[in-house]
Amino acid sequence: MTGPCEVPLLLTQGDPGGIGPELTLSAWLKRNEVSLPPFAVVSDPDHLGRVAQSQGWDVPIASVEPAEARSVFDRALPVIPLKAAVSAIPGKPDPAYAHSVIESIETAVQLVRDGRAAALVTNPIAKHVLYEAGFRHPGHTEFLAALAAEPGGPPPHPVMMLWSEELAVVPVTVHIPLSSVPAALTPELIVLTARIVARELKDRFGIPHPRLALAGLNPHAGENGAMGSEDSTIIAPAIETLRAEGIDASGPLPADTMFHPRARRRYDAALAMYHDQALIPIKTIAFDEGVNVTLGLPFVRTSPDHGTAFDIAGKGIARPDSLMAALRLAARLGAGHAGP
Ligand SMILES: NC(=O)C1=CN([C@@H]2O[C@H](COP(=O)(O)OP(=O)(O)OC[C@H]3O[C@@H](n4cnc5c(N)ncnc54)[C@H](O)[C@@H]3O)[C@@H](O)[C@H]2O)C=CC1
Ligand SMILES: NCC(=O)COP(=O)(O)O
Repeated sequence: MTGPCEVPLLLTQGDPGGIGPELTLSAWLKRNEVSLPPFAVVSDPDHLGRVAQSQGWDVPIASVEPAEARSVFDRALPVIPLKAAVSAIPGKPDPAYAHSVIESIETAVQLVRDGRAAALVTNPIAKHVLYEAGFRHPGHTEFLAALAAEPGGPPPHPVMMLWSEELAVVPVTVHIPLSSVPAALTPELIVLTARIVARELKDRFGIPHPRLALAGLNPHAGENGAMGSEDSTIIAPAIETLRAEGIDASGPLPADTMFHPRARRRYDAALAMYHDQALIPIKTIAFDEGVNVTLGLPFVRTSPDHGTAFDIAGKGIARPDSLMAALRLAARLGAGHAGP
């Protein structure tokens, strides 16, 4: 009988000029100290070697096939090599490397889908750099959904959840301008999102009866319509539908009073109506431990909660805690995956 995670976790390269390379090296150096699950990274081994050297870190690097990664992990950082060489300069975003960012994600997804890796952990990408190179997805979340589509079929609806031991939050609308949020919010979108969250909290996180708290959109959840109508015309009907389906959904709650410690004990996940309504509380409470998880995919994907941090890349001060939390959560959610 095989145990959990018989195949490695796969880490993507992320933006090679951001903090992803040094976080990867740093996580490997701490693997024993904090008992990290075995992982391999899809990247350019020479680029990682140069970053390690620039930091004065002793990290042996081994180019491997996915099947070799677990046995190599104790003595070297296993790297599944990219086709093209990467010579990005830390702190310097460069669209010339967009193809390597995309190749790393595509390769890692394929390996996970083939059962040759247990789960996907993505290093941060800079969206604007990829857009300059013609990338047409808002971010990983939507790109991964497109990669998860069956041939000729529609992509699954991906749901972004930011998770920590203290708080889990889901933005119902994600990377759109604030001015577009009211038009994008519909009862159907809220219901679809909440169903996926309830199902995955149960199936993947082992919460038998998940409690969802839905935020209002407007101040004081609309103050009976005096401060906006979306709370009563869009969010409240969605909550009624969810309750009729047996989902434990409460709200619309005034967003300003639903994130303090006592309020957080009343739910397992908060559904927020837009990006910052969700991400400000979790990044305030748990910036170093927060993990971004994509729900609704046929495979497990986690990521650190932060971005590429070009301002500190190459300085050796980036904290690997959120990446390490993402590796641990991926192992937990992908446990039992025993390979092909
Ligand atoms: N999952 C992903 O791929 C994500 C990518 N991004 C991308 O990152 C780029 C930069 O975004 P920002 O808003 O500046 O956010 P950011 O998270 O990269 O940086 C915000 C601040 O936090 C600091 N910081 C971030 N991670 C840190 C770490 N591990 N240790 C110590 N300090 C850290 C940075 O130095 C900066 O001062 C954007 O292009 C965005 O698209 C942002 C969030 C997630
Ligand atoms: N603000 C969260 C974020 O940008 C993560 O996006 P994604 O790349 O995971 O879709």
